[in-house]
Amino acid sequence: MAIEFTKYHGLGNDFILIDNRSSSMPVLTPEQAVKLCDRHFGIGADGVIFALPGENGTDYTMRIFNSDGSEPEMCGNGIRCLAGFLADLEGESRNKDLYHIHTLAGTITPQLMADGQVKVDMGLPRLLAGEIPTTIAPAEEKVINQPLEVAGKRWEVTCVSMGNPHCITFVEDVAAIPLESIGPQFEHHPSFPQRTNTEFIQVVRRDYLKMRVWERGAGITLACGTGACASLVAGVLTGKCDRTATVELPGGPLLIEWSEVDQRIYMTGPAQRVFTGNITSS
Ligand SMILES: N[C@@H](CCC[C@H](N)C(=O)O)C(=O)O
Repeated sequence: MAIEFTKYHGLGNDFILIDNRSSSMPVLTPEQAVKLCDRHFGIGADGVIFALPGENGTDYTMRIFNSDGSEPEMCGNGIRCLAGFLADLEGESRNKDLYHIHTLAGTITPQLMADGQVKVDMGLPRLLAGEIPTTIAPAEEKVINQPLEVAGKRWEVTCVSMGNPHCITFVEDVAAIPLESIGPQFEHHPSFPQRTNTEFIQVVRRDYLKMRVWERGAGITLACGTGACASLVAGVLTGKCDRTATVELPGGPLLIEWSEVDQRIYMTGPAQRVFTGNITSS
């Protein structure tokens, strides 16, 4: 049996999108996803995203497997790609710009904008240690500028959940961070029982941050939407940036806003279709 897929990327964070609307179970296993994400022996991607029927009154459900086969709660770049994919699937029958998507992080609402960008209501950031989760502080406390020993060095970290866990550290120069060697040590640090995504942030201006990321389950990626949102929140909590800022990632910029009105995070960025193909064996 052949399974059709479409490859999308959001600022180089790339995904294999599968039309899974006729079943509430993903048509591929995590093991198959790992093979398809392989950049030498597969299609190559940071993850596989499934568009499933909506749950809890939503339009659709998103599920995603990282390239290591683990299942994260949310994916910011991925949900923009999903919105573009759904618009393509619906074609001329599409009658809305805004989708309510059920995810493991709750309902997330991406909106297709007239200029081709996708603006996403990413919901409320979660700040308590127990919600991240991390054992750096007691469960009911926030983790802001707390010391963490990684790779023989003391880092000051701030932790934020956007449904998935993020550990943020501010540095002088993101280019000088040896991401490949220290990224895994953050990801698997015993203080993060569900592992963590890790963002290194350089504050260029109060409204302009530079970011490099080591993603849980995917390693170095060119962009991470939830990571950019979590980093802006960390920047505000530590007094380093404004509530609206551009976050420059290796794959390009995202505009992030932490609304003073409803306290929700809004992320705006692109979603780009790359090609379509068929998986005949996996
Ligand atoms: N790249 C994504 C995040 C994907 C999930 C992450 N690797 C995790 O395990 O939490 C984004 O754009 O948010």
